[in-house]
Amino acid sequence: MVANIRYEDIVKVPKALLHDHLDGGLRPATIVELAAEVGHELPATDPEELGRWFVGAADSGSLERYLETFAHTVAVMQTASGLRRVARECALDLAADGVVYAEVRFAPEQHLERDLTLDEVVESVLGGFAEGSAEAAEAGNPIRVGTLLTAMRHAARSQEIAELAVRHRDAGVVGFDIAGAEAGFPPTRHLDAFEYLQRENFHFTIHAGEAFGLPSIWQAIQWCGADRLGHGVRIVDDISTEGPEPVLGRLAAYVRDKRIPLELCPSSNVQTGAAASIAEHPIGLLRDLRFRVTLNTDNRLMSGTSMSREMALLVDAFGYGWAELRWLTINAMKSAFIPFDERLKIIDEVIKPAYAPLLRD
Ligand SMILES: O=c1[nH]cnc2c1ncn2[C@H]1C[C@H](O)[C@@H](CO)O1
Ligand SMILES: [Zn+2]
Repeated sequence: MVANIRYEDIVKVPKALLHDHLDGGLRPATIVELAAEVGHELPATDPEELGRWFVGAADSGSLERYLETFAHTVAVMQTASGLRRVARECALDLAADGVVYAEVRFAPEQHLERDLTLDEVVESVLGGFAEGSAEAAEAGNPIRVGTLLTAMRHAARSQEIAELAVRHRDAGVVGFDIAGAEAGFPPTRHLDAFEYLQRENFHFTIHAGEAFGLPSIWQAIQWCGADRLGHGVRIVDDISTEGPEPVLGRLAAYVRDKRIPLELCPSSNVQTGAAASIAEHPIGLLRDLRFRVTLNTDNRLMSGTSMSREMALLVDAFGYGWAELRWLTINAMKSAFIPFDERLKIIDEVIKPAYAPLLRD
C-alpha cells in the first residue's frame, strides 16, 4: 500500500456499497452454528478453516463453480431466525467497516426449503437489517441498508419476485436484480418482469457482462432497461486500446454517455476469471475514461474481502489516493436506488465532510 494511506484510515472513511450478496457475506462462525441447528453438513466445522474453504473453493476461474459454494450458505438461511440473524450481522459487519450506505441483495426463492413464504423471507431479512442498523447506530457506526430482491436467471420466478419487491418497496426494498450463471440465460428471458417494474416506476440492476460479454450488456440496457449493470466489466470488450488513445465502440460510448453505473467487483472477478489480476482489472481503464465506476464487494465471504480491503487493493495496484476513493464513493451514492434528496444528504452531510480534511493533507 502507498505510504500515505493506512488501512485503518480507509476503514474509518465513509463508504457506499451497491453490490453485496446477503448469502455471500455470512460470518463463518454463524454458518457453523446455524448448520449444527438445522443439521446441514459442512466441508469444515472450524470457522477459520471454513472461511478458508470458501475462498479456496470460489477461487476456481469459473462463475459456475464459484456459485456452487453458495449451497452451504443458502442451506442455513431457511428459517425466519436464521435469515434475521444473518441480515443483522451483515448490517453490523458493514457498519463496522465504515460502510454508511449499502444495498444488499438476495434471492427470496432460494429460501423456501422449509416452510417460509416469500413474504416471510423478505420480512425476516428486513427485520434483521433494521435490528443490525439500530445496533450499529448505537455503537456509533450509522448505516443505511437498502434491500434488493434478486430473481435467479435460470429459474422462472422473476415476475413473482418483481411483484414481491414492489409489494415491499415502502418497507426497505429499493430495487430488483437477476443473478446466477450468465451464459445461456440472457436477461431477455425475464423481459416481462423488467417491463412490469418499469410500469411501476421501480429500479433494477442486472448482472451482465461478467461471465458473458457484450450481447448480455446490450440486452440488459437496450431491451430490459436496466438502471445499472451488475459487474458490466466486459464493456471493455467494446473499447479498443491498440492505438495511441482508447476508442469506444457504440455500446461502450452509450454506457458512458448515459452515465450508466458499473457495479465493479475486482476480487470477485479475479476469482471467476473475468479479470487476470487486480492490477490488470479494467477498473483502471474505466476510471481513466470516466465511466460511472462504483467499487463493490460482491461476496465478502467467498472473496475474503470487505469494502476497505477492495479500496486498499486499488490503492496498491493503481496508486489511488483519497481523491479517487472519494470519487468512487460519491459515484456509488449518486447511483443508489433511494430517492435523490436522500442520496444528496448522505453525500453532502456524511461523505464530503469526512473526505475534506484528507484531501487537504
Ligand atoms: O457475481 C455473481 N454473479 C452471478 N450470480 C451471483 C454472483 N454472486 C452471487 N450470485 C448468485 C448466488 C446467490 O445465491 C444469488 C443471490 O444472492 O446470486
Ligand atoms: Zn453479484
